[in-house]
Amino acid sequence: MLEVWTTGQVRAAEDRLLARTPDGALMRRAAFGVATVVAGLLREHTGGTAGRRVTLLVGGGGNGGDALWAGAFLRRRSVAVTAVLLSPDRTHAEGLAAFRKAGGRVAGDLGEPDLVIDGIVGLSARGPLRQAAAELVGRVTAPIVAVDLPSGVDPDTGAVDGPAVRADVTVTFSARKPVHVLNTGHCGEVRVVDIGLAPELPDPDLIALEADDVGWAWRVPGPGDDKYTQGVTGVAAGSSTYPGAAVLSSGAAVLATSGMVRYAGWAADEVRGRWPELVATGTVEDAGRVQAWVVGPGLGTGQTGRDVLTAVFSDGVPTCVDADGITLLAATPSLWDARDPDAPVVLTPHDREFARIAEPHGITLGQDRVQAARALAKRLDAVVLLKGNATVVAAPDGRALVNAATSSWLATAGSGDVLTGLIGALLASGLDPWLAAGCAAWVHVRAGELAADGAPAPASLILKAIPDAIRAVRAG
Ligand SMILES: NC(=O)C1=CN([C@@H]2O[C@H](COP(=O)(O)OP(=O)(O)OC[C@H]3O[C@@H](n4cnc5c(N)ncnc54)[C@H](O)[C@@H]3O)[C@@H](O)[C@H]2O)[C@@H](O)CC1
Ligand SMILES: [K+]
Repeated sequence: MLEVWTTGQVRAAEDRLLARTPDGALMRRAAFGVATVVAGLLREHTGGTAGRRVTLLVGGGGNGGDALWAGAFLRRRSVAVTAVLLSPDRTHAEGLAAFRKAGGRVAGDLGEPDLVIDGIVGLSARGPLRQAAAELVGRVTAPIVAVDLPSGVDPDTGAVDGPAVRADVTVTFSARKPVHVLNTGHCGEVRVVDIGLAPELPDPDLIALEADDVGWAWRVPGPGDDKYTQGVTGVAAGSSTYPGAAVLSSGAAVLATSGMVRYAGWAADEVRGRWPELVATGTVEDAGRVQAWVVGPGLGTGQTGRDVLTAVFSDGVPTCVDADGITLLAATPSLWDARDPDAPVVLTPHDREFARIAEPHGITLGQDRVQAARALAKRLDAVVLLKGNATVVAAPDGRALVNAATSSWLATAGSGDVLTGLIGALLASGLDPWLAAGCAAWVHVRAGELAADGAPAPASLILKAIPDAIRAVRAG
C-alpha cells in the first residue's frame, strides 16, 4: 500500500524534524537523493556521468535550494552542471554558494543538456508556471527530473490549469503527497528518497492500493466453500433499450469471484444467452436471496427504474448504485427512504453524475476531487467512487484511496458497467465496501491495461481480461 500525506502534514512533520537536525542537513539529504537518482539516469541513458550536461531550473525557494545542492553533488561526479536562476534575487543563498564552490556555472539559458532538473517550485507551489519558467520548460527536449513534484501542478490536488512541467521522474522526500498519486501523468515515475521524516509523520491522509493489497483482499474459495458461501451477487441492470449494460455488469460479476450471480430485469434472455452460469429472472422480487445488489447501468430513468431501485434498497443488503441509478437518486431523493440504514451503499459517479447528486447538498466538484468525494460520502453515508483518470474512493468515515489509471483506454463505452459488476461481486463476498470499490477499480485498470496493450480496448475485451488481471494480483 502506498501512503500519502497532505502538504500540511508533511510541513508539520518537517518542522519537527528540522528542530532536531543541524541547519541545512535535511536539504542536503534531500539533494543527495536527487543527485543519486540523476546520476543513475545519466548512466542508464548516456553510459556515464563524467562530462554529461545537466541544467537546473532554479526557483526562489527551498525547491531551488535542493536543485542547487543536487548540482553541487553532481559536480563531484564530474557532471557539467548549469543553473538557470528564475528568481535571482531570492535564490537559496547557501545552495548557490555550494553550487558555485563545486564548479557549477550560472547561465541565462538552457544550453543543450542531457537531463534537466526542475527545481522551480515544490511544496509551496500555487498555480501554473509563470511566463518565464513556462517558456524555458517549453523548450526542454531532454528528460526532466522533478524535485519533490513537477512545478506548475498543485501539490495537494494534482490539478493543472496552465503551463506545468511534465516530468519523466519525480524524486520526493520520505512522503508521497497527493499530487504523486492524483497526477501520475505529470509526475512520471515517482521515487521516494528517505530523509528521515517517517517518525514524525501522522497517519496518512490517503492511500493507493498495490497489487499485494488487492491480492490479499480478493476472496479465494477454500475447501469448505460452495457457490453460496462466496456470496451471491444480484444484478438489476439493463432494459430492452440497453441490454448491453446488463450483459457487461453481469459478466464482470460472473468473472470476479466464483460465487453465484442472479440477474433481474428485462434483458434476461440476452444475459442468459451470454452467461449460462447465472440465474436470470424478470424482477428483483423473483430473483431470490442475494448478498449484494448492483443496480443502475442501462436501467432507464423512468418509473420502472424507480421501482427497481426501491425493490433493491428494500432487500437491505450492500448495494452498488451506478449510472441511471445515480441519476434517479439525484432526481428523486425520496428513493433513499427505502434504504436500510445499516446496509452499505457504494455510488460510482462520473463527474456529471457527481454534480447531479452532490450539488443539491451544496457540494461542488472543484479541483480537490478527494475532498469533494469525502464530503459526499459523509453527507450520503455511502462510499463514493469518483471516476476519472485517477479514481478516488471515499468512505463515510473519511478514509480515502486513489487508484491511478495507467492509460486512458478505459474511458470507453460500457467500461463503467464492468466496474460496477466487479464491485457488486466483491460486496457479495463480504469485503468492506470501501475496499471492495478500491480493489474493483484496481482490477478494472489492470484488465483495461491487459486488454488494450497499446490499442483501443472495448468493454467486451476489458471483460475478457478480468481473469488475467485477477491472476496478476493473486501473483502479487
Ligand atoms: N522544509 C524542509 O525542511 C525541506 C524542504 N525541502 C524542499 O523545499 C521545498 C519547499 O520550499 P519552499 O517552502 O521554500 O517553497 P517552494 O520552493 O515550493 O516555492 C518557493 C516560492 O515560490 C513562489 N511560488 C509559488 N508558486 C509559484 C509559481 N507557480 N511560480 C513561481 N513562483 C511560485 C512562492 O512564493 C514560494 O514561496 C520542498 O518542496 C522541497 O523541495 C527539502 O529540502 C527537504 C526539507
Ligand atoms: K519542482
